[in-house]
Amino acid sequence: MKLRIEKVVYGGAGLAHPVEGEAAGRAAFVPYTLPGELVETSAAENKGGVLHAELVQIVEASSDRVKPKCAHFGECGGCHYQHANYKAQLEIKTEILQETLKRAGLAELPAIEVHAGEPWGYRNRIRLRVAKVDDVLRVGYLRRGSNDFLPIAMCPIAAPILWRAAEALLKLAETSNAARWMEKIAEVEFFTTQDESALQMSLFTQHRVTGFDAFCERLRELLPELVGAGISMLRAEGSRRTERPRAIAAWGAEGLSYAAAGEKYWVSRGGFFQVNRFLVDELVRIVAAGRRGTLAWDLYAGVGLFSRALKTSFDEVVAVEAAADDLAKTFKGDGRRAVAATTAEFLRGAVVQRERPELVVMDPPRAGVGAEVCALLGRVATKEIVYVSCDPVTLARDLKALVDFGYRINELHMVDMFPQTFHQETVVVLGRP
Ligand SMILES: C[S@@+](CC[C@H](N)C(=O)[O-])C[C@H]1O[C@@H](n2cnc3c(N)ncnc32)[C@H](O)[C@@H]1O
Repeated sequence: MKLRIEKVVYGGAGLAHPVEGEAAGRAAFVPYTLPGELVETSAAENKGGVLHAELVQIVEASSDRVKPKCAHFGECGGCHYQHANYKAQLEIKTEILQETLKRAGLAELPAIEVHAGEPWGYRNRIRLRVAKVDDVLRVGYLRRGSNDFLPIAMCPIAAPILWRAAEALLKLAETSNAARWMEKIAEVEFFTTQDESALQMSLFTQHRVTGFDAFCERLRELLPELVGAGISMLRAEGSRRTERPRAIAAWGAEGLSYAAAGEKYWVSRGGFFQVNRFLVDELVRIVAAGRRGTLAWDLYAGVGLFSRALKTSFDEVVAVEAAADDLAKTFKGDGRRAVAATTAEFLRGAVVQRERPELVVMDPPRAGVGAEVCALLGRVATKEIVYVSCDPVTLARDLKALVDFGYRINELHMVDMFPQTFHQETVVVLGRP
């Protein structure tokens, strides 16, 4: 099938409408294509009324097309845009954001400000599968669109130390006296600081482990930045995703002290921290700079990334987090309150108490904040909301609800926390007219 690509949609594929044959007029999606390109594709597969085709040949290439940097691009499920130059990636994401908001019924939007950093080597965390291929232990990701193991030899979006760590782990496993259980590791996660000076490792297995301390000491000889490691039982298939994996052994420090935005954050092993080591400071600046007052709420606070920055200019900051172990240890003292609760639980109470902050910051997971939280924020009627989102679709749904409750969109920022992938971070500033 020959197709002219009209635009790229959220998820990373190009969209086209075949002009002839049975498929004429239907929407067809083709990964790894760019706007304006004429491409030859495989026969399209019909999934739920939508056509999905694979790129076979580029007949007319976009001037934005570049050679992908990674040897695994196309096979690996992690990256979607390495075939586009970085400027084009930013344009695609900005257009997707604009269109998603408009489609949700949001009109008269302000111009989108774009914030970008280094497009390579930016990830401070990677999680790899571990498996034997031809009797050799390898690390890898999932093959695109499947659950199959794809062994990899590089990951250029990861901070260099993370890949060096993966190689050191495999090297240790190769030595004749390496721990037997090492061969049965299913997954490994590495997390590093902004400057790559310290590293944490989390291993996941379904088997018994002995001699973990000695193993980690030997790994540290190859990898001096390693400050701590843990090993947990991998969740059994079918168990609830919310269950935390059970720790079975640990060595060294329990977390990392991560320097960002002029502060130091304690991130325990496996805990959440923003993944782009080059853009955290910019994100904090967009959210907190120039805002001041008596009371601010930081909802979905994590380790308190925004709470700490807000504390420099607000008399009181309330940080609300469902998994608040790290936050409770570090966000305390005069004018700082860490609340271990879901955002909805906290807001229900605050509405009854008639609490009214001047600023609400909220940075929910991909699912967004949802209808109840929007309705409660409608009742709180705060002067300003800063909404940080990693999913434009749920963001658009929530923004429409907030606008219907009387808020107005004053600023839109696209912060490219995930270059080479279709993922995008948005910061929206809302106010009341
Ligand atoms: C995207 S992270 C943001 C963390 C933080 N703002 C930061 O930048 O580091 C979302 C956080 O929301 C927390 N969370 C998830 N569901 C929640 C809920 N219903 N109420 C409160 N916090 C929740 C998660 O534990 C996670 O720490």
